[in-house]
Amino acid sequence: SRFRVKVSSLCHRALAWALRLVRGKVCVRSIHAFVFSNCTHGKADSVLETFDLYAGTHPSFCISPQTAEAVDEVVRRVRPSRVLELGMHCGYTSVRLLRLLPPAGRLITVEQDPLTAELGEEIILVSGFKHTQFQVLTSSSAEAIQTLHSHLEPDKETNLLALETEQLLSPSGCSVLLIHREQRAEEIRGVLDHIRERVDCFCIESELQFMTEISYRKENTRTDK
Ligand SMILES: C[S@@+](CC[C@H](N)C(=O)[O-])C[C@H]1O[C@@H](n2cnc3c(N)ncnc32)[C@H](O)[C@@H]1O
Repeated sequence: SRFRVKVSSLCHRALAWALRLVRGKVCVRSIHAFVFSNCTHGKADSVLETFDLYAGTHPSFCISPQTAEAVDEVVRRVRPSRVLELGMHCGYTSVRLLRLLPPAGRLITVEQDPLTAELGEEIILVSGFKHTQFQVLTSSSAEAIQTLHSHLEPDKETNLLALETEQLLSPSGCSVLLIHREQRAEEIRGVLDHIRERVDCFCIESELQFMTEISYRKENTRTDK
């Protein structure tokens, strides 16, 4: 009977794993609880390591190590002082970004699910960042973009194009990272097809499996690559 219990628990775990994989859904509460209780408070690197530890046993969670490294590489190269993140989830990428910003840098991160926004914000604070360095907006990206700048028509556009319409993409140049999951590949392809037609101002700098780096420049300074 001990054998039966073991087999049934194994089946249970296999089922939970398969479900997570199929649904791509991650329980925000359990990530938050794990990170909160296992990291060293005040240390961003420890928070990231704890996230990575969790990701090791929860394959559908969070961006891959390759994508994480690619994000770091872009931030180190572009050296932004202001970053807008659309879709914060538990704050993993927010913490990655914040630790690379200059002291006066600022992150605005948007999350539409109120519980996720609350828990993600707590993780950013636990990492040692202050509200002077970041702001969490609990709303949809479309609504957030409207509040970041005046009047955006409620719309059918992608967030990227809405950012352009709202003149939130700096005409002298800025970088956009599209980080996505497999399930959204179709949607991303549509956005990229559009981007490819806009050679006057958009340029795809690099494409990884789950991340695309796009640069934007409106002024007549773009030299074709
Ligand atoms: C794949 S996760 C983002 C991962 C996160 N950037 C990270 O690296 O840890 C997507 C998140 O975006 C949020 N989200 C999805 N659609 C949104 C929208 N239209 N506006 C704001 N947040 C959205 C979801 O609630 C979810 O928490």
